[in-house]
Formats: sequence, C-alpha cells, structure tokens
Amino acid sequence: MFKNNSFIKRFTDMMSEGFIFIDTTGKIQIYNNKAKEIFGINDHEGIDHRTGTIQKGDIVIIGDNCLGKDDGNLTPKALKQLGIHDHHIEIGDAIAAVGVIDIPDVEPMYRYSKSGALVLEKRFLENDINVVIDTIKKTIKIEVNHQEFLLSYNNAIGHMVVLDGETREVKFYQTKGYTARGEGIQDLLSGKHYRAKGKYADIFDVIGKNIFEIHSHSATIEEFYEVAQGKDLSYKEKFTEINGRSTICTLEPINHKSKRVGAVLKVEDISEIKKVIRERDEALFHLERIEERLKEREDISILFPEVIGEGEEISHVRHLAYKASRSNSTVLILGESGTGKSMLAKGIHHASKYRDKPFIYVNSSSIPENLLESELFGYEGGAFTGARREGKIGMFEMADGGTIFLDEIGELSISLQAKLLQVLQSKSFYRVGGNKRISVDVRIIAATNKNLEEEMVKGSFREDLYYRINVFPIWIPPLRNRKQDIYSLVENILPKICSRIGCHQKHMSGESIQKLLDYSWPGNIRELENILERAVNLTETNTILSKHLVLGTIKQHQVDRDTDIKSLKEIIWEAEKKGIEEALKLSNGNKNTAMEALGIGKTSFYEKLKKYSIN
Ligand SMILES: Nc1ncnc2c1ncn2[C@@H]1O[C@H](COP(=O)(O)OP(=O)(O)OP(=O)(O)O)[C@@H](O)[C@H]1O
Repeated sequence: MFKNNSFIKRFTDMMSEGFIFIDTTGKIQIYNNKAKEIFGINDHEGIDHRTGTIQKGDIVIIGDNCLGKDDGNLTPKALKQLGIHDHHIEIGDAIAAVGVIDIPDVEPMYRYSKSGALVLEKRFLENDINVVIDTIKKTIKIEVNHQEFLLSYNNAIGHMVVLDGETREVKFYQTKGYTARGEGIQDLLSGKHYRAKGKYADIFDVIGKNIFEIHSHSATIEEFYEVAQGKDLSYKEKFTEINGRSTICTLEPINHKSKRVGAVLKVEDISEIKKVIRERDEALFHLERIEERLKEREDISILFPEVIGEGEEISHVRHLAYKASRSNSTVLILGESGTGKSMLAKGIHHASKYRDKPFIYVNSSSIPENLLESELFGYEGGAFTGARREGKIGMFEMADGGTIFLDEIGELSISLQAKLLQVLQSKSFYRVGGNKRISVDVRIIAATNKNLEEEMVKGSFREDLYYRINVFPIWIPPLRNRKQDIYSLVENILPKICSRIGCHQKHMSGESIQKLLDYSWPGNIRELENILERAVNLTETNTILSKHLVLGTIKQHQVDRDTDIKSLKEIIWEAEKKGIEEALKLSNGNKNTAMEALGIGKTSFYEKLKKYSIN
C-alpha cells in the first residue's frame, strides 16, 4: 500500500505515541515500535525460553484476580485441567493455584477469594511456590523457587508460569501483551502455542495480520475497524482500554481522493501515569499520616503540660492519656502512690471535650464507709438520722455532663462496688431513700494503687466491676523505673517551691542530683516534691547540697499507703496504750503510781485499762 514503506516505518518508529494504521479489510499496514511496546509485542525482558505448548505433566502456577474477565477469559471449568473441581469457584473470583496438567493423582493446591486479594505460599512437588495478588499495588507476583515473575494490571489479569513436567525448568511465563500475542491462560491451556522469549524469540511481525489477531474485540478496536471500513467517526484523546491497558486514543479515518482507505489509531499508554498517580496518592496518604502524628504530638504537649518527663515511659502515658481524652470510655489509672494518677485524671478531663463541664473528685478511702453511698448518689430529705431536710445531691449528679474521678477505687466496699456496677451498666441510680431513677451522663475515670487482679482473687474486688472499669487502662510506672525524668521534674518543681515559699531561686549541686538519682523513690513524685521542699527550707545559700536532702523518711518499698500510713486515731490508740503499759511497768504494776505519773484521774485511768484490755 505504501510506496516507501521503510521510510514510513522509520518515521513512525520515531514517534513517542503508539501508531497503528489498518486498511479497509482490517489488515495492519503500520504498527510502530511504541505500539508494540505498549501492547507487549516483541517482549524481550526476563529469562529466555523456547516456543512450545503446555503438555500433560507440566506444573502450572496461576494467579488470576478476576476469572472470566482477565482478557484471556479463564473460566472455572478450565481449571479442571489442573485438577481443580471446586464448584464454589465462580466467574469474577480471584484464584491462586498450582497443579499438574492432566494428572488427576496429584492434588492441586489453591486458594480463591471474592475480594481479589490473595496469597498462596506452598511447597509443591519440591518447588517453593508463592503467589501474591496485591489489590493495592495492583500486581500479581508468582515466585517459583525464589525467581520472581511480576505483572501489573489495571482491572483484571491472568498471570501464569509453567514448569516443564520433566526438567522442572520454567518453560513459559506470562508477560504484558499476552492478549496481542494470543497467549491468554485459557488459550494456552487449550493447547495453543506460546512464543519464545529472549534469545530464542523471533520478531513477531504484525504487518499484514488482521487487527483482531492482535487485539481482542474491545469497543475501541471494533470502532477502529468500522471507521477503516467507512464509518464516519473520529475522536481525539479519549480515555479507553485496549488489551486491558489504560490508554488515551485518537481515532481518524484516512481518505484518499474522497475514498476511505483505512483508519489510524494513535495510542498513549497511561498505565504508567496511573502508576505515578497511585504512587503520589500513597505518598500523600503517608504525608497526611505523618502530619496527623505530628499534630498529635503537638496536641499532647499542649494538652498535658503538667505531666513532666521526657522518658519513653511517661511519653507513652501521655500518648495514652491523649487517646483517652478523645473518647468517653471508662479509664482506669493504675500506679503506685504519688505517681501522678490524680494529676493525669484531671489532665484527661481538661483535654477532653467535657473540659467546661464539672470534674468531681471522689476519694473512696477518705469518706467514711457509711457516708460514701449518700455522698456518691445523694439522699432524699429525712433519709437517715442527721440527713438534711431538703436532701442532697450526690457526686454522680454533680458530675452530670462531665467527669467523675473515683480515686482509690480498690477501697470501695463490696456493697458499694455492686451499686457502682449498676450505675456503670445503666448510667442511672436511686438516691438513698429515694424511689426515682436518676439518669446521668458521666465519664468515669477510676484510679487505684492496688493490684485489682490480686484483690479479685482475694474476693475483695468484684470481677464484673473490674472488667467494667478496665476498659482503657493506663499504668503510670514508678519513678524508680524512669529516673531520667528526675532532671526535668526537679527543674520544674524546684522553682515552683521557691516561689511558693517566697525565697530566692535555688539550684542543685551535682552531688545532690546524683543522690536523687541513686535513691529508690518509694513515694514517687510526691516524695520528690516533699524532699525538695524540705531541702529548700534547710538551705541557707542558693545551692542545695546533698546533706540537705533527707531521703528515706518514707519506708523503702512502701507502695500501699493503707498498710504503712496509719490513721491518727490508730496512732493515738497505739501511743496511749503503750504509754499506760510503760507507766505500769516502771511503777512495777502499782496502779496509783502509774496513774499519778500519767497525770490522769482515777475514773479515766480505769476506763483506759478496760479499753486497752490491760490487767
Ligand atoms: N509527671 C509529673 N510531672 C509533674 N508533677 C507530677 C507528675 N506526676 C505527679 N506529679 C506530682 O506529684 C504529686 C502526686 O501526684 P498525684 O496526687 O496525682 O499522685 P497519685 O498517684 O494520685 O497519688 P495517690 O495514689 O497517693 O493518690 C502531685 O503534686 C503531682 O502534681
């Protein structure tokens, strides 16, 4: 058709777009290099293999993300050749499979899915097989004995690697452009020849072939053919799909002396662009995540300025507190006495959206047991002796809309635990002496320095309540486990103490800092505050020396205030009893002498002997 064919070939091969010209019969007259590259014709990448057909006994590995739509139209029925007779597998399913052709004794291995994504990792007849269908990257990877064969796709693709049944060598592997070459899985399974690759490949000359031998019957190729035959249609830069590849096409009829002689199709491959866009989207997504994290960090430092410390442990606590402040789940703060549980509870409330609503602090151990119920839930007028006539609202009602902080929750009596559980479950309660159910919307933060699991085993803490409150636990590690924070704590606490006391700002000598670092901090940060305050008072100059630090006033390893710090009543009881016993001892059991020495009257003395069971 063209007088100077080689000149036209050279000219069109220089073009950066694919260029195809067909005559009125659909015969290809021009098919430039770029078009061959786009559609994978004359593909010379990868390992070499000869031409051939799939034979009985060959090992076939398949990765297909959409059966029936993969441009090779592989059907579930065709899988029977691999020994797969599974009626659950349907058109549209993704499948990853390995099997032997026409040898029913060998069990195939396969997985299929409705969603597309799949991984099949198996050892099959002494071959390591790994098939991965990645729906995010849009790739299908087949790995055979660690040799990788990768195909990318836009919508649907059928990937295949074939090992020779005898030599176990790779005798065929799928590459892009299989539709143009007629090498779809279904074609090859039905005995069609595949072409050689690499050094064995012959040049696949498409010139003179019918366009439908090279391209399947897609809408674009049908139109291309119709226009070549005479249809009046043309378009510029239309997004279309040819052989499963996303392209931008321009279609033009070609007339000679007012007579249709064919049509040209100019093709640009946009799968690369799509890949770049996808990569850009992924990068943007990561960037957003990083920005979110940075923002979160910024928020954490703004929202929890009072929580001092740079170590990993306290940073983790701050991070959890931040997360807790974003939700309204019940929070359980655990940690030894003085580690900052109350401070953190307040911090969570102030960082949350309830910050303008009340924060009600309840110390379960400081309110006498018989009063705690009415303090928590309130009472109706005249509910008990000594009750106010008008009644009283309880702490749960006061906290409505905000946060109630139940400190020392491990101290609650079993009966109050049951009541609290009901409140947690129904978000409502009755006042003491009342019969009206009161509903509240309260966020609960609980704290304890006890090991609630141990308490549960002992039977002093209800299991059901434990699981109710242990929704969002935050454990604050003791100071001895995060001594690196001592520097920043001192730096922060010392100036505050000096301003409060009204003295010059003081600083620590190196030796005194070392002394703090060497100490085990049974009383945690509260103890640190006390020791620093005492040191500030003892220091006359502006430097706190190690001698000013009076450590160890709290018993080493004190973790439970309850066992180590006694109530004033107990202290008085013990001291009085001891004093009377001492006096009796010193006066050799003579009660009158002891009574006189103690300076108390007879009635009082005998009452005390009875009270303390002293004979
Ligand atoms: N990370 C911290 N940064 C600065 N100060 C802290 C920190 N943690 C605790 N504190 C201070 O230590 C003292 C004790 O804290 P807090 O009362 O919150 O401890 P707690 O664990 O609730 O103690 P308890 O169990 O005895 O009630 C408070 O003065 C608090 O401000």
